This record gives sequence, structure tokens and C-alpha cells, in this order.
Amino acid sequence: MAAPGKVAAFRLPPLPTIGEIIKLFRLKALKQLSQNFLLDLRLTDKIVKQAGELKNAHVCEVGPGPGGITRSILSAGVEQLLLIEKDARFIPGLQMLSEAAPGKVRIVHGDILTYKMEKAFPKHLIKSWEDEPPDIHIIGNLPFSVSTPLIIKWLENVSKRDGPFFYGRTQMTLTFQKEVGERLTANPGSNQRSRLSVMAQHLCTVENCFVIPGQAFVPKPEVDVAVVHFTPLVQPKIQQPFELVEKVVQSAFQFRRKYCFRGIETLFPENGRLKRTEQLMMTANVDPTLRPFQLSMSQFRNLCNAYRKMCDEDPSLFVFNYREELRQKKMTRSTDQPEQTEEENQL
Ligand SMILES: C[S@@+](CC[C@H](N)C(=O)[O-])C[C@H]1O[C@@H](n2cnc3c(N)ncnc32)[C@H](O)[C@@H]1O
Repeated sequence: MAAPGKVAAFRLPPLPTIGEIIKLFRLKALKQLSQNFLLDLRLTDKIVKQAGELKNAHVCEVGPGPGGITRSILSAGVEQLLLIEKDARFIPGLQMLSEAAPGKVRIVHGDILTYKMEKAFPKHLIKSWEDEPPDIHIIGNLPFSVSTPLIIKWLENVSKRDGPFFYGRTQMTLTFQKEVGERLTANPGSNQRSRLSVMAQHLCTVENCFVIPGQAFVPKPEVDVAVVHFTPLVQPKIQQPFELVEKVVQSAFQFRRKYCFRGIETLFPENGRLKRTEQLMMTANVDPTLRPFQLSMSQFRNLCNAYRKMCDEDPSLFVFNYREELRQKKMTRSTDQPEQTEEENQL
């Protein structure tokens, strides 16, 4: 569990409230960009505490908006704060905060999905992977349409030790739709267990810290919000390339309610599919009648290791794409078939 840090290690000079900043700079939340703001500084303090000890840390806040979480991060006594905000309307308000904490804040008007995190922090902060996490934290309350693709991208970065993880096992405290938070932390057998649970938990310690009710935001979103903390593991639970693990896990969950072999089958071309699926399940020692959400992490590890062995023996296997096979079959079927008569069409 992340050791909750202290806040209020640095006192900002008196500033307009976040509500006043919103009025002053006319920062109307844009519904089409899913903007929902946190104005209650006790709540933003609570989010920031989940990141752990931030005194003298280097922090990157993604999507600061009007700056509620930003204030709590500055109050925690950080050394440097990098803000990455896509919407230009927020920049003047963030500049006002930056002036209140001289020399501490760097503002980037940019998109976190394309921003190069390898250059975001000073090189002297780099820690070896096996060491304690570096004194670098990522914190953010982003729109859900951004936070979910972003965590998938960052999990791939964890696996490759690049992006924000070029500096070591950088910790992240991020918000998600409550249901996504539940999936990220779901255990085997749980209804919420999904592809996201396996991908996140094989690479990180994932902690669902607390839920913020929708009504705490302005304007109020349709859903509640989960605050989730990630610490990359020294040793991933599945030691195979990200793309391979993703392919096996995605295939397994393809038919969520069916026996897991139904999804696993889709790893193989039609010719020899059954035989190869049986071979994989036997080598991995996994009961083919388990449902995908019942599979443990070690069963996923065995499946990935056995699939890797088969791919090493037949390199054409990894590039096989089940959907492409289906598409091709559909196309051949439609070109092979004689044109239907009107009467047949009506049947
Ligand atoms: C849900 S609002 C939250 C604002 C603020 N963090 C808060 O809690 O009140 C999301 C913020 O992320 C910004 N944002 C959205 N997509 C982004 C992206 N791809 N890169 C950087 N910022 C983004 C929005 O402009 C907005 O300021």
C-alpha cells in the first residue's frame, strides 16, 4: 500500500479560490471534452496524499485544468511540478499558480498521449529498476476517455522500461471511472476480472484507494470516480514481451462467459486449431473448462510461456490474426456464392 504522504509542507500565498479562478478566466467546463472539476481542496489533498511522501519530489500532473489538485501538490512541498494541459484556456490560471510558487512550476501546453516523458525530469533522478522507486510521481484527474488508453500505453511503457519508467519504477496516482477502477484491481473469480486486471496486475501493484462520488465534481459526471495508485513491480508476474501477453490475455477474454479454451483457440489458424489449443492447454496445465475470469495469474503465466514456446517453434504463429482470418473467409464466401434470386433473398 502507498504510504499516505503529508500535505501542507509548503504554504502558498493567499490566492483566489478555484471557483473564483474559473469565473475570472471564464473556464466553463466543456462537456464534449468531459471536463469535470474538483473545487474542494480537502478532496484534492486526499488524492495527493495517496501518492505518498512528496516533499522534495518531482511531480508531473496531467490535465491540471483550473488547478485544484495542482495546489495540493504544491502544498505538499514538492521540488518541481510539471503541468501538462491540453486546453489553452487553463494556461493563464496555471501561470498565476506558478507565480505563487516561484521556480517550482513548469507548464507545458500539450497532449499527454503524445508528450515524450523520457525527457521530462532531470537525469540525476534515475534509479535502477531493482532499487526503490525514484522520487518522481505522476498524478492526474483526466477525462475517462483519456485515462483508460493512457494507462494501457503506460503499462506497455512499464514493461519496456521507457516513457515515464525510463527513470525507474515511477509511481502513478490516477482517477478512473469507478467501474474501471474495480476492473484494474479485480481478483480472479470476481465479476470485474478482465483483460485490464491481468495486464495491470502482472506489471504493477495496483491499489484502489477510494471512491469520489460524482456530486463532488463540477459539473457532476454521470458516474463515480476511483482514485487508483500504481507501483511498477520489480519482477513482472509474466516474463514475456508486452505484445505477447496482451495477445494471449485478449484472446482468453474474447468470450468472457464461455470456457477459456474458446478464446484461446483464436490464437491459432483454422488448420490444426483444435490440436494446437489442446497442446497449449496441456503444456500450460490449465483446465480448458475454466472461464477466463477464473484463471489465476500463474495460469496466465503458464499460458503465455507455452504460447511463446510454440511461437519460437513456428514464427508465423505470432502474426496470425483471427479477425483477419474471419474477414478473409467472409470475403471468399461472398465472392464464391452465386447471386441470390429475389425469392431466396426474402427467406
Ligand atoms: C476532468 S478535467 C480535471 C481537471 C482538474 N485536474 C480537476 O481535477 O479539477 C480533465 C483535464 O484534463 C485536460 N486534458 C484532457 N485531455 C488531455 C490530454 N490528452 N493531455 C493533457 N490534458 C488533457 C482537460 O483539458 C482538463 O483540464
